[in-house]
Amino acid sequence: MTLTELPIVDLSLVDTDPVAFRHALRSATHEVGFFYLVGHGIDRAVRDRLLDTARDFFAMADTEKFSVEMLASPQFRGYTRFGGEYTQGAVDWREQIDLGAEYPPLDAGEDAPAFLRLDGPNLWPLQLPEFREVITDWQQRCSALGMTLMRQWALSLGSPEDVFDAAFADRPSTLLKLVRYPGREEAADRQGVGAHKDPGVLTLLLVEPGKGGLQVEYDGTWIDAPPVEDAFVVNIGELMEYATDGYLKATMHRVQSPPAGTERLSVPFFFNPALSSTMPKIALPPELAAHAPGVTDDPDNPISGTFGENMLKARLRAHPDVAARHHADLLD
Ligand SMILES: O=C(O)CCC(=O)C(=O)O
Ligand SMILES: [Fe+2]
Repeated sequence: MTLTELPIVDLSLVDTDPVAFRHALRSATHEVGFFYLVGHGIDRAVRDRLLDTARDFFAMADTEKFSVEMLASPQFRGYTRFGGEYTQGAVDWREQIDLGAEYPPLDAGEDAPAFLRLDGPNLWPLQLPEFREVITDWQQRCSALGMTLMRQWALSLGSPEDVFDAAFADRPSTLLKLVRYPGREEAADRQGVGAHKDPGVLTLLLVEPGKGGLQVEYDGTWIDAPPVEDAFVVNIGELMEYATDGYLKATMHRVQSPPAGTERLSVPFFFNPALSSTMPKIALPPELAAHAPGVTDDPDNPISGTFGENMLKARLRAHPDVAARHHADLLD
């Protein structure tokens, strides 16, 4: 099959034609692993407030951004300056702030798994009085949307609607990034963020209107995935592939830097279960199981069913300076 653009899935169909909706959702994530989600009910004013907040953050002086720098956070929260982040060993050309769910650390004693170190506080830029409220509001909206999609996937795969609920019920590990990709000369290396699969379950990506650069791998080629008005770009991560024995696909994607003199903002929201939860393995009906190839076996990147293990591994790789400062004991 050739594909020139990502499929579009309309969430408003859930109420009017749920069978058609679930079919569209399942086939988009079985075939491609990526789709545009429209009909999600989050209006433009809310979206624009978030993008304005992102612009305000990146417009702050470097010294102000450095006051919330991730290097100060063992939990990998906060601001990463250009050149601080790596994908597949190569440097990404973007600046960003990571804001996660905030829970008090669990006191699990001496045998606590290392991934519990990811629990803890964000670094909030206090210079922007509305920042925290705007971000928290977006996190809540995206979490609700994420849970709706998880239940629809469950049904579409022949499972009870609540099969994923327990993993997300207590301390779900949501993570939101505000990201800015600066423009670069055509001749320069174009890695905004290098090719990767998302390590978790589900990603809801908002891209600044009109800004291209996202590319999604399909059948060995890169497909451009420019933003569609009023749509999220949605993709599944490695844990959803794991849960479905490969029936749903975690797909490689990357962002190419925008042209010189421009910039591109995006806000990926990663919807993930509790750190210590294990994603349930779905018992697929035979007609679907026949098309489940098994989980992609990459010896450099083994998938664990426990979310926290995947997440910690991904964080240590992406942020070697934070890893070296706070987690040297975990590095080999
Ligand atoms: O900025 C984007 O459009 C995508 C970013 C992305 O894939 C990621 O942060 O995992
Ligand atoms: Fe990604």
